[in-house]
Amino acid sequence: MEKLINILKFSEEYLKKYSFSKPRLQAEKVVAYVLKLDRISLYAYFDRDLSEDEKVQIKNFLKEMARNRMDFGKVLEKLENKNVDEITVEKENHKKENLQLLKHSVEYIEKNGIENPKLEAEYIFSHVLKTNRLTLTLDFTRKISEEEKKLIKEMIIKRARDKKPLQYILGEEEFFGYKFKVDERVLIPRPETELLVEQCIVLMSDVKTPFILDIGVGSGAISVTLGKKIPTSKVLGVDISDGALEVANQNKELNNVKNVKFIKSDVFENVSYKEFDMIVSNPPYIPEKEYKILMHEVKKYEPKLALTAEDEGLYFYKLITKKASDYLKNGGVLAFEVGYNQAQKVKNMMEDNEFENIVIVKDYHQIERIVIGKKK
Ligand SMILES: C[S@@+](CC[C@H](N)C(=O)[O-])C[C@H]1O[C@@H](n2cnc3c(N)ncnc32)[C@H](O)[C@@H]1O
Repeated sequence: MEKLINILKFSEEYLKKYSFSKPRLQAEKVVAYVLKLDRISLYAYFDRDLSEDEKVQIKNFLKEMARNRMDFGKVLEKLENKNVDEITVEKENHKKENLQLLKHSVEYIEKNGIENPKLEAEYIFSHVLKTNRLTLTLDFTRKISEEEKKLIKEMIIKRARDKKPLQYILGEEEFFGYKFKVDERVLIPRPETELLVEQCIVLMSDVKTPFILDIGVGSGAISVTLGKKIPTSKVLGVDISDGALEVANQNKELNNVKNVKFIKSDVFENVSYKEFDMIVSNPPYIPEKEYKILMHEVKKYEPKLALTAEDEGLYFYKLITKKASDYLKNGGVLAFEVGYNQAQKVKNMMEDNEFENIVIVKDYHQIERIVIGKKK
């Protein structure tokens, strides 16, 4: 895989070698043309990986320029069999048509009662067109193919009419700046959980080679992020769901982490190591009676196994708190994400089970969300 920035440099050098005037500008035009982007918006994509096919197209275009001693505009006219004026008019027409398509999509989403319809439509368009949401309309000067239109339409309908969460439609979510694949086998990682991970990173900053256990990995968001952010750590992630473990392993690959391992286990059942520096968990914590009144799109699409717990949502906290000491070193950390109104109860459980220095951290909505304690 080659990054866009490197291909751009290569193109500029190539054109310099053949004594083209303004080689940088011409290189930008070639790369933007092949990638169907606006030249100005190239700067938002410097990190983008180019496919083999895109690289070949760029190189062929450059060769054509060099062979004929023609600048970008002339080669484009030759390739498209149109003059510059015709190409400009065509681009303007594409832009008008695409803006119209976006407007109709926003209206359709809005009509179906989804919040932030413009943002949601922009995410879908930029995903399908492989552009950055912020430069989407700049890149509208290209034709949206029939195939792309069909895909956009299907996604807009799934979001607006079927109320499917956007993350499941796009198949991805960002967590702590990393990309995670998500589908209906795993919970969509939430921003609150980033707070939990932040705390874990700080707590492990003094430990040379932290051994960490993550219970209930789901997409692998916590494990993979800790593995990335603490490269000296060894992270073991467990989940009872085969589907979740598959997704977590995909995310391990996607984010290229080597110090994370996932195994199937009902909580501690298959965990044999007993010297962890930290146990972290965002377990299912929604009481059954609250589940019934959750938003339709959560109940319909997110896995119930990831959401609900018996004992008024406290089942996993009780179980983990009771057994955690057997799996932690002395002074080891137990860190939980908890549901609404559960923090004090979890704190009490930890106090009753050999934990001290218990701290509760609030989330962005001032809800007590994280409970952390140390094994005595
Ligand atoms: C709330 S989700 C958390 C997912 C992920 N850690 C996150 O924060 O986005 C809870 C996870 O616990 C898993 N789980 C449920 N029961 C379990 C059990 N008995 N043992 C291990 N994992 C379990 C579910 O499959 C789900 O993936």
